[in-house]
Amino acid sequence: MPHQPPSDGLTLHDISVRFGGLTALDGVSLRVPPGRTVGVIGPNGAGKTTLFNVVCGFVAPTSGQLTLDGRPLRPRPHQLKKRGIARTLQGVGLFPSLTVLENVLVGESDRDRAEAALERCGAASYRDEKPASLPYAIRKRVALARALVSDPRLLLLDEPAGGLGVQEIEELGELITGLSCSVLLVEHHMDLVMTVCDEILVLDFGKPVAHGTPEEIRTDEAVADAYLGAAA
Ligand SMILES: Nc1ncnc2c1ncn2[C@@H]1O[C@H](COP(=O)(O)OP(=O)(O)OP(=O)(O)O)[C@@H](O)[C@H]1O
Repeated sequence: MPHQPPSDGLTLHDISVRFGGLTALDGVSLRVPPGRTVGVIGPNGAGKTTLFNVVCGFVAPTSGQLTLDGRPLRPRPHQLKKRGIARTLQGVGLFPSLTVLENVLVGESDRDRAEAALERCGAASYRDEKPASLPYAIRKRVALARALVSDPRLLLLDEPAGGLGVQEIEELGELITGLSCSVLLVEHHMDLVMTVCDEILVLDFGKPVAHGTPEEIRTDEAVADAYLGAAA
């Protein structure tokens, strides 16, 4: 947006989170520049959701710093939009009594922008429908439109491929690839991660065990042994 300062994306510097005696994140550093998509993968319990929750302000890091566009980020969950952060939830999280358009208009009063976001996500023709009457894949598109309507600097996608078929995941991948904001993606669906991510961070028991391009991650023996091999 024209009035916003130049953006250099999200930076996590040496973030650790401890819950009592359990270390959920252990020295995680990461940069998500504008227009880039960074995936976070790892086995169950690796710390992916905790990482998201740190960026959203649901969990305070025990140590380390976050910045967004060069400014310290100490997010409060209700101030995310103000800081240019949007997220989608696992599942869809739409309001059942509101129409598709009304769902996108929650927290965004500009109707033209809401319609444009629906258009961009391929869901404009469902604007007057209630979510319950729509296929799951369309509801996911609406949820994405709701996240994109505020034109975020940073979009957090939490398992966006969950419940989608092969074709729908491909279309989702095209949508993600076309985004101009920073995207942080947590996803178990490896094809999507490998297709849309510029970089991937692999966590295991909260520790970064690998960080690189999809090709580097695909050929990393430690990752293959610990995760990809196990998932194959
Ligand atoms: N609020 C909390 N209190 C205590 N322990 C927690 C809390 N949140 C997460 N944990 C623990 O932190 C570790 C990391 O959990 P997290 O949910 O971040 O992993 P994940 O990679 O997202 O797993 P999954 O793929 O199953 O969603 C786990 O051992 C989990 O039990």
